[in-house]
Amino acid sequence: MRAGIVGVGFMGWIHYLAYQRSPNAEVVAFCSSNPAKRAGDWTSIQGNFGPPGEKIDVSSINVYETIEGMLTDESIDMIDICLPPAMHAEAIDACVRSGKRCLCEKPLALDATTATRLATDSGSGNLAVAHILPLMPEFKILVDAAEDGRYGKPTAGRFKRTIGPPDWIPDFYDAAKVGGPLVDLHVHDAHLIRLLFGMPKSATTASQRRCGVPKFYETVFDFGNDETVVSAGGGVIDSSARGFTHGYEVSFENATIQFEFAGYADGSTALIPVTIMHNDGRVERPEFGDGDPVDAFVHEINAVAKWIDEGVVSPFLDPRIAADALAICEMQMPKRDLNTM
Ligand SMILES: NC(=O)C1=CN([C@@H]2O[C@H](COP(=O)(O)OP(=O)(O)OC[C@H]3O[C@@H](n4cnc5c(N)ncnc54)[C@H](OP(=O)(O)O)[C@@H]3O)[C@@H](O)[C@H]2O)C=CC1
Ligand SMILES: O=C1CO[C@H](CO)[C@@H](O)[C@@H]1O
Repeated sequence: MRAGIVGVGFMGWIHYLAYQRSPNAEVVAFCSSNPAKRAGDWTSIQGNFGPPGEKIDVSSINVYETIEGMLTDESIDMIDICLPPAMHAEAIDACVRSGKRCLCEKPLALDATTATRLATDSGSGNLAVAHILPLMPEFKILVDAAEDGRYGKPTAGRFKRTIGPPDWIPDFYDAAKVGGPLVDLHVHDAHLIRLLFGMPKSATTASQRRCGVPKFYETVFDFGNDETVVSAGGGVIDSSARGFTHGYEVSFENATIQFEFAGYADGSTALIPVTIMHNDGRVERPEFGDGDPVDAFVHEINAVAKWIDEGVVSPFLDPRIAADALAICEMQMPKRDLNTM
């Protein structure tokens, strides 16, 4: 698969590294509004995982200043949109109009209505959304187990995803630009919950807000039956000592799986490795390699290459599921203010 990257920022760089490592894909073009990046100097890129940006060899890559040039570039099979969320819809629409298939970073859009429109207007098999959790080994085990039934049906889940102040993301709490922690951060768990348990009927959420959007929240979902018990919490805490935490405890009929990772500002980490507690009392801890975060993106790019070759989008890349994830975020309107900031 020959890809063209739009937007050389943190995710553009991580995707670029994944293409380098994938046997099934290559970057043949990119567009950047930044002249230094167009000349191959990607050292200004900042992110919160993976290696720092480097100087890259652009001599065999078609380089553009805007997406327009890429839309008519016959050497590109698929355009990989790594722009900020508020720019996703326009870029996808441009790809669709030009008949170019595209992959879009999460969240598909800033609201579920726009996301649903994009999923519909793009037609079958032309748009995929890069939701990474189902490709991360620590989360993939849940998706695989739900699919093959190895532990029975998933019945309950508790999900957690919290960051320190995201000062590196401009306009983070602006609903028209990034959408705040629900749309930017919780959307990962919302997508996973949708894949594992289906679509909740409603949600009950307590939240603190900032700029009118939930900043820190706890939610219980209602799936319309007494068997499925799912909750999720997270958002932003005020301590910059926290880098990032995510984790879960998910029960299936015959086993419960637990995982939690935390990274702190001083570079230290804490981990509860994936632990399978079988109902018969056995404890199992599968090995998942060295935990290089770029590996999951290599799996993602391989799945995208398979889609381009075979024309079928996997459920975890499906834009309709990505739109449902945004609808799940929107269900979580606060019922009462704990602290209006
Ligand atoms: N899957 C995951 O784990 C993660 C996903 N994401 C998602 O990836 C997407 C991109 O985020 P991220 O890479 O962190 O963002 P960055 O700000 O690092 O990169 C976005 C890039 O878009 C380009 N751009 C073009 N126009 C603008 C504009 N007006 N304002 C800002 N940037 C512009 C810039 O590239 P250039 O200079 O080349 O023009 C910029 O570097 C988001 O949707 C985010 O939610 C983010 C982090 C992790
Ligand atoms: O997973 C992630 C880590 O946190 C970032 C800031 O909220 C998100 O943008 C990103 O998707």
